[in-house]
This record gives sequence, C-alpha cells and structure tokens, in this order.
Amino acid sequence: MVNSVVIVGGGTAGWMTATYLRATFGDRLPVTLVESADVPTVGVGEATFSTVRHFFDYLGLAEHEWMPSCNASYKLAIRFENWRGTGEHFYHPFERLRVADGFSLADWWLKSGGRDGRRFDEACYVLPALCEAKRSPKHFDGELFERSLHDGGDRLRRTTMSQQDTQFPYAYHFDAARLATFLADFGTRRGVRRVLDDVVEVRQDDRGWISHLVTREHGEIRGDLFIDCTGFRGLLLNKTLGEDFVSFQDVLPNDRAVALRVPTDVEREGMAPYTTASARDSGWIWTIPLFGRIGTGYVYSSQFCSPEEAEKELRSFVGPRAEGLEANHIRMRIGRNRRSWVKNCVAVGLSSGFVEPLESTGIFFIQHGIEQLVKHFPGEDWDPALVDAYNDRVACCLEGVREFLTLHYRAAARADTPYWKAAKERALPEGMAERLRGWEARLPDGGGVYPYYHGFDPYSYAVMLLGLGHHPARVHPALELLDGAEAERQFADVRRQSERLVAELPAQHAYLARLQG
Ligand SMILES: Cc1cc2nc3c(=O)[nH]c(=O)nc-3n(C[C@H](O)[C@H](O)[C@H](O)COP(=O)(O)OP(=O)(O)OC[C@H]3O[C@@H](n4cnc5c(N)ncnc54)[C@H](O)[C@@H]3O)c2cc1C
Ligand SMILES: N[C@@H](Cc1c[nH]c2cc(Cl)ccc12)C(=O)O
Repeated sequence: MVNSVVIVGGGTAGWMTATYLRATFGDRLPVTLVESADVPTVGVGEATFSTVRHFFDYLGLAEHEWMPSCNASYKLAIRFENWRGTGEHFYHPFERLRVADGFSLADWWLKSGGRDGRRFDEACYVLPALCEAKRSPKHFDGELFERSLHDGGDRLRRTTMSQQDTQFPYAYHFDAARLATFLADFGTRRGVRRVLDDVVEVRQDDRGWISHLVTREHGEIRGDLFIDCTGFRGLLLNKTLGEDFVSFQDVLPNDRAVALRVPTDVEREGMAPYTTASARDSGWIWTIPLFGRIGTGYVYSSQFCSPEEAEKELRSFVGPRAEGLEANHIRMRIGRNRRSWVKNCVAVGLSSGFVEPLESTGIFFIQHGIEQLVKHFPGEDWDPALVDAYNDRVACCLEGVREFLTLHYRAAARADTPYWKAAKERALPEGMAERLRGWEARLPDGGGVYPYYHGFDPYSYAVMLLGLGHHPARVHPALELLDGAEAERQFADVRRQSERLVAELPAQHAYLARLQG
C-alpha cells in the first residue's frame, strides 16, 4: 500500500496535486507538501482550458468561492491576431461546429466562398460576437447564456476531463500566485501538511527508489510516493533519478519569454473575455485580462531575438503603462520526460513536460497528470503495467499538443521575417505530414487528427486551418450535390442568437464586479 505522499514544490502543480489527492482519498492518505520560501515559482500560467472546472468541481468549490480571491475572469476563446497578415484576427472559441446534413458549418462556409465577407468564425459560431462585445457568459442571476450548453452546472459530478464528451463554453483566467495561495489555504485546512523549507538532498535506497528528503530546517521527510513539482528544475525525477528529457525544440523553437503585470481600471476600460495571442516578428505576445490587471508576455525564440530586444518589443506593445514595471524573464524547457513516472517518483507540472503557452496547456497537463495518477494509483506491488500505462498517456498527451501547436506555425500564412520563414521549413513531428496532406483535401471532423487523447477535438484543428489560411483549396465535392437549405437555416440561427445574446448578457466587468461583492 502507498501510505503517504510527499510533494516537493508549492507552485500551481504542487497545490493542485495536494488538494486533488486530499479530495480523492481524504484522511486515508496523508499528504505532505514541502515548498521553499526562497526558490520562486515561475510566476505565470494564467489562462486555462474549459475542463479546469472539473478540478474546482472535484474540490467542491463554486465560482463565487474562488474566483474573487484569484482576480479571475472568463475566457470564451483565444483571439489570434496578425497570424495570417497584419490587422487580421479570428477566434478559437470553446464551441464545437454545428452540423448540417452531416457536414460542419465550416465546410458549408467554404462552399459559400466566404459568406459575403463574414469571417468563418463569425458566421459559424456564437462566441466571437460575445467576445467582440466583451460580454459575460452568464446572466446576473448566474444562469449560463445558453441552457442547452449547460451540462450540470455547479452540481458535484467528479468527472475527469477525458470523460467529458460535450464542449463547455468557457474557461478562466486567474492570477497564478493568488491561486496557489488560495489552494494552499484550502489544502492545509483540509489536512495537507505544509512544510516551508528547502529540500537540500534527496536520498535513495539500495534499489535507487527515493527513501527520504533532507530539508534545511525540518530534518528528514519520509514517504512512499514522491511527487516532483519543482518546476523546470526537475529536482527529483531528472536531477536525482537521472531520467532523460526529450526536447521538442526541433519542431517548437520558442524557448524564452518575458512577462509584465500591467494594472488596469476594469470599470473604465471594460474586460475582454478572451486571451489574445498577437503574432510578432520573432514569436507572439499573450494578453490575459484579469480583474484589475493584465498579464502579458512575449514568447520568442532565442535563435531569432535577444532578451533585451524582446523586452523592448513587449514594452512598446503595452505602451506608456509599461513604464516602471518590472519584467520577468523566463527560460522555458520545451519537451517532456522520457517517462514522467520512474520508480516511486511522479513528476507533475513543468517538471514533467511543457510546450510553449500558445494554447494555454500548462495547467491542463497538470490536471491530466493528477487525474491519471488517481486512475493508475499504485498498490503494494507497484504494478509496472500501471506505471507504463500512465507514462504512455502522459507522453501521448504532450505529443498531441506538440502536433497541434506545430500546426499553428506551419499553417500561419505569415512568412515575412526570418522567424516566420523558418517556421515553414522546419521538421514536422512523425505522422503529421500525412495528416496535413489529408487536411488539404478536407477539413478534419470526427477523425483524422492525432489519435490519442490530448485535449483538442478535431474542430480546434479545423478552426486553426481556416483562421490561419491553410484550408482546403476546393469545396467538398459532396456539398455540390447537397441541398444547402439546412445549412442556411443554421447560419441564420447563429446570427440571430449572437445578436440576441449580445443584447441580453451583461458586460463581463459588471458581472465580475458583482461577484467580487
Ligand atoms: C511563459 C509561460 C507562460 C505560461 N502560461 C500558461 C498559461 O497561460 N496557461 C497555463 O495553463 N499554463 C501556462 N504556463 C505553465 C504554468 O506556468 C505552469 O504549468 C504552472 O505554473 C505550474 O508550475 P509548477 O508548479 O510546475 O512550477 P513552479 O511554479 O516553478 O513551482 C516550483 C516550486 O518548486 C519549489 N521548489 C523548487 N526547488 C525546491 C527545493 N529544492 N526545495 C523546496 N521547494 C523547491 C519552488 O519553491 C516552487 O514552489 C506558462 C508557463 C510559462 C513558462
Ligand atoms: N477540450 C479542451 C480544449 C479546447 C477546446 N476548445 C478550446 C479553445 C481554446 Cl481557446 C483552448 C482550448 C480548447 C477544452 O474544452 O478546454
């Protein structure tokens, strides 16, 4: 039996893991978390997947209980700016494509040759209109904008992400440091033992398994299962157990970021309910609106841009408000461990693997890692079949996302700087070239994408192909033989629904101001 768990690291990964394990096993499994008062957390990681609500749901937390403390806001989409050409944008929304006569509205949009100049995302989806109008996805009474999309609300269900088969229409932005503080408080009140100290040594037994940690002031800490949440350092898995790290840098070259925290006046400026990813000469800039400030950062490749140039670029993007703000420069380790679980040590979070934050997957990987850990939880014999299955799932999840992100650069019509030119010539992950050829003939729908669970549905691929300008050159032949009346009805429905919702829903800042109380 695993009788105790010891987590090293008190960032988002450490505290999400500690609280999730307590919520799952309660007092039957003691959890200790050791975090350093001196080694800082990475300090970023503010945009999420819609499925993160299963995590809060699992902990029994409703939005009003955690969102105000974390300055959280809603995210209905990612807005991509300038990836196709200067001044162009489109949204990747948390909304599946509607279907008419067996074909998605995106196929029908291609057939119509662009529907009188309406972008595909405006024509096929409701959420882009709510984004442009800066609307909240909920009415003041807390009711979700579309009842039919509401899959159970705040009722506790304890489903995991990979078991969800609907698309929930929004995710969250939050302040990462505040979330860690909130979860630390929540966790310690529910029995997580918190040790504020530095781990100075990790000791192994004769088999090479971790026996205990040595801390600066609290002596030895023993446990059965050790979770490495030490961030890019990988103190337990890489430094102690020597597990190899497989770099993704050959296909995803962005290896640095510089971030700023910009105060805002939400009442005067309003709040966009989306993350923005703006393409720049050697990378892209994120803009994440929180309640009271904006988190922003330039993600770039050190092959093409120096940290000084990147900071200058970011400051000029932000404008006068950037003056006097301190920049946080970050080196990113892009890739995954060959295995995230070795012997009695499991790495979760940045210590397990990471790809650049373009589709906000960092916290998703954490949640996936801990959900799968519970599903593969070891017994007395530490069955290698469970460990192998866990490692396969984690590896496939990261590799699927690697492919989805590679698509962003390969499909982007932009090729005007050395950085964007090189993106068109770089190697592709195995199997992707063939899939890409398939998408040149027809948009992905039920299948045709990376085949293992990695969080993204085929519709996300279709959105990126259309938005970035890499869609099939000809209309699907079957559509020439179909009556388009049903598709017309659906396009009209999207338009009517968008107009009605923009008129009915409150502004996001007004909704959140009430939630703040
Ligand atoms: C530029 C950038 C942008 C990102 N944006 C997003 C985003 O928008 N959305 C998203 O989902 N994810 C994002 N991420 C990922 C996200 O930041 C991380 O997944 C998340 O913060 C988890 O970090 P962590 O807890 O693994 O590591 P860290 O935050 O680095 O925490 C490491 C912890 O280990 C402790 N520690 C280290 N060594 C020791 C020691 N010897 N003894 C004791 N304690 C120790 C530290 O004190 C700290 O508490 C982004 C990442 C980067 C780099
Ligand atoms: N199924 C995941 C992934 C996802 C689906 N659509 C989007 C849109 C954006 Cl902007 C990010 C992520 C996603 C989820 O529901 O979050």
